[in-house]
Amino acid sequence: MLEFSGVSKSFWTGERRKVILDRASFRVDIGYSMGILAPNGTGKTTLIKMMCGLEKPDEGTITRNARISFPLGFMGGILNKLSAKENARYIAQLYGLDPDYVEAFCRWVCGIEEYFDMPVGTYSGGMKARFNFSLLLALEFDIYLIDEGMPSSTDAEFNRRAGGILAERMKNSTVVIVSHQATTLEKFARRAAVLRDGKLYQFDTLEEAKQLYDYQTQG
Ligand SMILES: Nc1ncnc2c1ncn2[C@@H]1O[C@H](COP(=O)(O)OP(=O)(O)OP(=O)(O)O)[C@@H](O)[C@H]1O
Repeated sequence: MLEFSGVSKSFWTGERRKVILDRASFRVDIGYSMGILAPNGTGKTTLIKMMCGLEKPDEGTITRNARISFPLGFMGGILNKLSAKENARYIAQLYGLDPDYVEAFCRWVCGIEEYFDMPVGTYSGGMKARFNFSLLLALEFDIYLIDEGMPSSTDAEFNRRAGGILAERMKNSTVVIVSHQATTLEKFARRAAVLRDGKLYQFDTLEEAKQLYDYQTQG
């Protein structure tokens, strides 16, 4: 379970306070994947970062009774001067996993061939995204965080392979995905929420969330 209680977050821009969350309370239950809809620039990435602890709230509490992933696409833990192999083995150790398994899994999933043994700094954006996604899949989490704005791969073969593994994982785990469009959420989540005026409005169906979202963005 992941729970926000009375959480506020804002940024000072030098001219005004940009409010992301205003005493927001909500829960993500294990087994109930959730899609969060919000227009661009309103705080989707900040919200995802708060869920995994990369960003701190100004006030309120965030309770994490589950293994929560780093956001898909977050490259913060990956060192550019090390190869994918070295990064994978190092991160496996941090998570208490078998480095041989994590290395072999990532090597197979990301399919970047000899680049797997070269420094990550030499990779294209798409190759980095593939390595990041493979690492996320190699580690076991209860809740996977996906930010649609993060770099992604356009490689069809990789997307099919990684997407298949993610779909398998999702049978026993939970996904929280943030997006500015409902169609992105459809294949991941049935429950949905809308981030609006610093509050998160939760709905049992994506259809209901869409109605509020369309009203907010078009009306
Ligand atoms: N450290 C910061 N200092 C000041 N403002 C910030 C900071 N981080 C984010 N912001 C601002 O907060 C707002 C929300 O940012 P965030 O990246 O969370 O939005 P988003 O919904 O993910 O955006 P996009 O859809 O464009 O990726 C933006 O206006 C952004 O400029």
